[in-house]
Amino acid sequence: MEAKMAQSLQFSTWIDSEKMMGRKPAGSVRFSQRLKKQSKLPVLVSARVPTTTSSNRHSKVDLVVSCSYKNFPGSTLESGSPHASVEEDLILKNKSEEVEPYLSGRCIYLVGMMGSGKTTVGKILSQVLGYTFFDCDTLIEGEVHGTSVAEIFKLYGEAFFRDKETEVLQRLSLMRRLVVSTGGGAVVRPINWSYMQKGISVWLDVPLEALAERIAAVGTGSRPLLHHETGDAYTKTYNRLSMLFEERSGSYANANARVCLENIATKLGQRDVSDVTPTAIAIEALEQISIFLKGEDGHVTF
Ligand SMILES: Nc1ncnc2c1ncn2[C@@H]1O[C@H](COP(=O)(O)OP(=O)(O)OP(=O)(O)O)[C@@H](O)[C@H]1O
Ligand SMILES: O=C(O)C1=C[C@@H](O)[C@@H](O)[C@H](O)C1
Repeated sequence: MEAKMAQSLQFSTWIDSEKMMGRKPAGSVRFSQRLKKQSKLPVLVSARVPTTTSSNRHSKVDLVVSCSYKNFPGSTLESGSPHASVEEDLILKNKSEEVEPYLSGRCIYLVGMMGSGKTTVGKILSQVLGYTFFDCDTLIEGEVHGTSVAEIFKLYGEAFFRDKETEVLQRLSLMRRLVVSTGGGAVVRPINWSYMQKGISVWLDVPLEALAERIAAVGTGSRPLLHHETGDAYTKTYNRLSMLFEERSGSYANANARVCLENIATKLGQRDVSDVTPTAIAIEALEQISIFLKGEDGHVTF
């Protein structure tokens, strides 16, 4: 009887793109025209090699290889989000190297409605900028002995949660080189802006339909402000989000930079904002930050 074992390998290497282009084996890696111009491509190769111990030494061995850019954030994407292309990863890396020196260590505060991707995009930005990522909701949960946001609302009420949120933002404002995912409602208290103004604030502006789809897909369990509507998951989420957005849109617009998903989709020729990858959003965030920095200090050139 055959005994099967699987051996996992992982190593980083350089691929010679010219040699790769020449061959067309089944399952070959395809490169875009832009990448074909680069002679060497840094990649992380992960392979799972099932090894078969049998008397037949020539039996077929399956090899599954996946490649992603070394130190690039593709592997940190949350499930459910569309994945970035290698080309997008390269653009992100170049853009971050261009913008990072002009940030002078200032923190980036991501603001936006719940589900707008502050955590997903924030992790990508922090990784590519070499910044530390913090999620305000998670910090508040830690302050209240690991109690979830939903439980904090239930046990102590929203005002208690909002006070904790302000305390957390005040503490973060004393630090440098952070990307902060703020809570969806952090923008309503003017005092919170006084802390966020120490850094650069970026509004992730996502159409309500896309937000409702994302949230309905994972459920509203962790989002207490969405608990009280009736109807199917999408409709009740959409209705409540619409009310909250009406109250808050003016506050989100206070941010230094706005990242509009509809604009990105138009730029990229995508019909549906759901096809815009978190990496493309991170690139646009850096672009909008650079526009803000240029406006702030007229002579900055990139
Ligand atoms: N660009 C995207 N396309 C599709 N889905 C996405 C995208 N960005 C994030 N998501 C998904 O949407 C959901 C919410 O994302 P995320 O947690 O990053 O948002 P958030 O703004 O931090 O939310 P909250 O403020 O409620 O914590 C997650 O399930 C995530 O995988
Ligand atoms: O939009 C909001 O008011 C909230 C968003 C979440 O991030 C949490 O901060 C909390 O559920 C409240």
